[in-house]
Amino acid sequence: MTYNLTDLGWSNYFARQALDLSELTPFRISEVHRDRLSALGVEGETGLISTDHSTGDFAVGDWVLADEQYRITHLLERQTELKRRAAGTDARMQLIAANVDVLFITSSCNADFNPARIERFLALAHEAGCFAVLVLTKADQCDDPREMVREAERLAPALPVLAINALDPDGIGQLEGWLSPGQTAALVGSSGVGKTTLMNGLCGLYDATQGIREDDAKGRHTTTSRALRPTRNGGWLIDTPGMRALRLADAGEGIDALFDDLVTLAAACRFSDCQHGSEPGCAVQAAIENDELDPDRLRRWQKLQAEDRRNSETIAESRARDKAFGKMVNSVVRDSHHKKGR
Ligand SMILES: Nc1nc2c(ncn2[C@@H]2O[C@H](COP(=O)(O)OP(=O)(O)OP(=O)(O)O)[C@@H](O)[C@H]2O)c(=O)[nH]1
Ligand SMILES: [Zn+2]
Repeated sequence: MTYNLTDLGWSNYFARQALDLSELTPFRISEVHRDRLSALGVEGETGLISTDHSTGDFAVGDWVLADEQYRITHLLERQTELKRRAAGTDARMQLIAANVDVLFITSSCNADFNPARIERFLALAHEAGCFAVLVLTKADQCDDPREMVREAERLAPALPVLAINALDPDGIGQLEGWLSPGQTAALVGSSGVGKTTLMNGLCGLYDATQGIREDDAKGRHTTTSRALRPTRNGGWLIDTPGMRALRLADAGEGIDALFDDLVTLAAACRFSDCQHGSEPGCAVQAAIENDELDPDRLRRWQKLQAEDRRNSETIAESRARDKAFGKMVNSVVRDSHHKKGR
């Protein structure tokens, strides 16, 4: 299978970074394993070598430049970055996927429908820089999904909301409308909402679970595997184990953007540290009394802020470390490249 770079998601954003480096070849990372990287280039899939960095510094979806020996020399700046807080006491941010254009936030038209959870994913999409589309699955199992769609549309201005049957090709077609050729998507949502079903439909895979079992038998299926899969309409879908466990962390800006009406109201409170409880001169409480604000929305905002604050405090240090490291990456890769006499 051969591709042109545009098919793979290459754009001016990346081309600009590679302007003076025409002797190097661009590749898109398709799998990250503990000991090796796979990537897609114009000639198809290939293995790449990273001599100076652990494979953990790369994410599925990354664009890199490599020399004729398939050694990575540059990691190009990401357009979007999906991250999560690593499990355990080392509260580092863990990179889940890079250069995802569209995040399909998946929820189902039943008990799973939960505005707070959807808002959490919206904040995450905002923080990552991805365009968010809300997909409500199992519309076929619900008497009237329209009310739910209306409620969901109120969660963020201009949020596209699709209510579909994920098992129906017409439903998949609606998602494809938001995923143009060369664009990259990822699916997030709780267990059982239909992410695998959507992936199978989008990628034309009909027995994915069977595939995993075969891999298991040969010992090839490991929890560290990452994948960039082609979709039927020329787009890409990133499916990694980490995608399935995305949590909100360090998404203060994303939350503010999502709740900008509340941020504006809060700025009008008499006290700058107003908790919007029983303080005098609270503009938020005034809006609730005038039926201009849903008190549930205030509660969800405060809950998300508290959650983000808890997570962010513990990661502040490791993030500073990561930032310093990130700045170093390009220069170190370049230096070592020169040392090798190129
Ligand atoms: N009727 C109907 N069933 C659906 C729809 N979407 C998913 N399902 C079914 O719901 C079940 C769960 O779907 P999955 O695609 O496995 O859900 P998932 O989000 O991948 O779940 P995890 O792998 O646990 O994260 C399966 O039996 C699907 O066939 C839908 O739109 N309509
Ligand atoms: Zn207030």
